[in-house]
This record gives sequence, structure tokens and C-alpha cells, in this order.
Amino acid sequence: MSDHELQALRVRIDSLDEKILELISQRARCAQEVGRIKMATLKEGEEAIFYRPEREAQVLKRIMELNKGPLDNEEMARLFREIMSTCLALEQPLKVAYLGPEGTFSQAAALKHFGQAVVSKPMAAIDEIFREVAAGAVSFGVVPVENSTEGAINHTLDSFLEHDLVICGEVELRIHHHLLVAENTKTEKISRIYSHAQSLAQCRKWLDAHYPNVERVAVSSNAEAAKRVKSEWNSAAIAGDMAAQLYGLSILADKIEDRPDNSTRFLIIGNQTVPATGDDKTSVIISMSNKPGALHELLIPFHASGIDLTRIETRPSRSGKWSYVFFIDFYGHKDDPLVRDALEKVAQESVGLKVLGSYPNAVL
Ligand SMILES: C=C(O[C@@H]1C=C(C(=O)O)C=C[C@H]1O)C(=O)O
Repeated sequence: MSDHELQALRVRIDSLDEKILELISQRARCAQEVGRIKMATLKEGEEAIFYRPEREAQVLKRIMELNKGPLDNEEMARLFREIMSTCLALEQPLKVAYLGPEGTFSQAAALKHFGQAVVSKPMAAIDEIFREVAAGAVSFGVVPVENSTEGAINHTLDSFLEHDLVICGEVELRIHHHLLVAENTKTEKISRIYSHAQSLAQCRKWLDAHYPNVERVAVSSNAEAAKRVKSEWNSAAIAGDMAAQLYGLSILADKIEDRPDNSTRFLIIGNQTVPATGDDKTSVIISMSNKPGALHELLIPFHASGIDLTRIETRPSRSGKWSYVFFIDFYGHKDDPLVRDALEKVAQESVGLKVLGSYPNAVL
């Protein structure tokens, strides 16, 4: 390519950037106007809700449908995710609590879901995230709920039994673990590997093959593991890209998770119920009396209405020895007539039914 052609393309890019700049500014002014109308139409005692998860899901889906390349749909949606996040911050910066410290996968999930313009607040434990949201100190919380290799995150499920919060969204994150070391680590003398118990479990086979005799130490988070390695010459950590960058560690072995599709699903918890988008999921907790065939009976109304269950998890109910509650997720919104019918029947059969929330199916 001649210099002349290159120069012409750069002039073209400059002119396109000017148009993009003008369009983004116009879009931001529209979002500001939406905010102004929301404030003006507020009834007495009502709190303004600027963030609309259902609307954001629709905007992203539409962009993915309209996209003709060369950027793939996910990349394009991610750019729009950031534009929306920044526009929303003009109305009101969202405060979001996640499982800290900084650099955890929970933080990565929060930023993936809400975009970089949120104010994110690290919490020390899952239960504290629930409390922070319940107290109104943050608008939303991000909590891990299941991992494709290791299954349910029981702390999160149990917290739903103790708090009255609404699930407003979900986000799935591919989890890539790396073996990380600090500058001063003697890599041939590693005698200890730190990580969160979940991550150690997700890399069990790799560790058995490569470091069978090294002590595995479970700590409160991957980021905490990364932090510790900074000051110990004989240890390594298992954590992700964010923690590696944040704590200035280098990658001794990358993508060491046993399953290549290793992913974690996170839930967004808040106080607002989310209207239907036409592509939603619902999560419920059901307690049944402890009698033979209880689970079968409970599932009949879902089956009869053709509702597609995506997950069922059992936990001790905490209200009696050997009594259980079921966490069930399914496609559909609680206001869909079919879902409403099925839930009414389930309520009749069960001891207790609690709808945790209906929310848009994860777009990104
Ligand atoms: C602009 C709005 O408010 C927020 C910003 C959005 C955006 O930038 O597209 C979308 C939904 C809301 O989170 C709206 O409700 O439409």
C-alpha cells in the first residue's frame, strides 16, 4: 500500500471519528433527557429508577441483530455496553457491590454486566454483599451462583434464604485460571500454591499432573492469593488476568483450568422487579413437605405448562433436620400467563414458594 493510500484512509478515519463523536454526544443528550423526564414524572415519595435492565438487554440484542460485521456480535455489543454505561452514569452513576478484593472474577463480572462507568465496591464475603444491597448502600450486588465445573455456590443460595432481595439479571463469565508468580519467586522452588478453594478445585487435574507434591492453600479469594505471592519467594497463586495485572504478577502457565469451557454464572441482586423482555428467566425457591414423591409433584405443573427448567438445586432448609428447599430456574417471566398458572399450582402443592425474580436472559 502506498503512502498516499494510507494517508487517504487516515483522513477518512478522522472524518468517521468526528461523526461517531457527534452521534455518541447526541445519544448521551437523549439519555440525559430520559433522566430528566423520569425525574419530572416521579410521584410523591417515589424514587427515580434510572437503570432499566430490560431496556439495556433489548438495546444490546437489537445491536447484535443489526450488526453486519466485520466486528463480531459480542465485540460490537461490548462497545455499546460501554456507551450505555457511560450515558447512564450521566443520569446517575450506579454503585455495585461485588466479592472483593479488587481483581476478582466477581469484579470482572460486575464490569462485564454494567460496564466500566459503575462505581464498584469490594466486599469481604457474599453475605455482606446481600446486606449492603438490603441496606441501600449500593444499588446492586453481583454474586457467583454456579460454576460449570464445580457446581453450586452454596453461600449464595443460603443467603437468598435469609434476605428478601430480587434477582435483576445474570451474567456468565468464561473463567481462565493462570499460575502466577512474582518477580522474586524462585520458580523451581515453589512449595505452596494459593487460591480460592473453588479455583483449586477447577484446576485439580492440572495441579495433580504438574505440582503433585506442592501444598495447596485455600484463601478467601483469587485476588487475595495473588496479593500474598508478592511477598513470598517460594509460592505461586492461581488467579485470572485482572488479578495478574493488578498485582503485577507474571504468568508461569496460562489457562490451567481442567475444563476448557469453565464458566461461572453470576446473579445481579437488587430491589427492583424487572419487566418482561420476551427472553427472560425466573428463579424461585420452593419448600416441600417431606413426603415421598414431593419433588415429582412439584415438577408436574412446570411440565404440564411446557416450561423449560434450566436448573434445580437442593439445599437444607435450615428449619428442621433433613428438610430441604429447591432452587429452580426456568425460561419465562413471572408475568407470562403460562408461568403464572404453573406457579399458582406449585404454590398449592408446596409449603412455601418465593419468586426470587424474573430477569433478562444474559445477552453478553
Ligand atoms: C436511557 C435510559 O436509561 C438508561 C440508559 C440506557 C441507554 O443508554 O440506552 C438504557 C436504559 C437505562 O439503563 C432509558 O431508560 O431508556
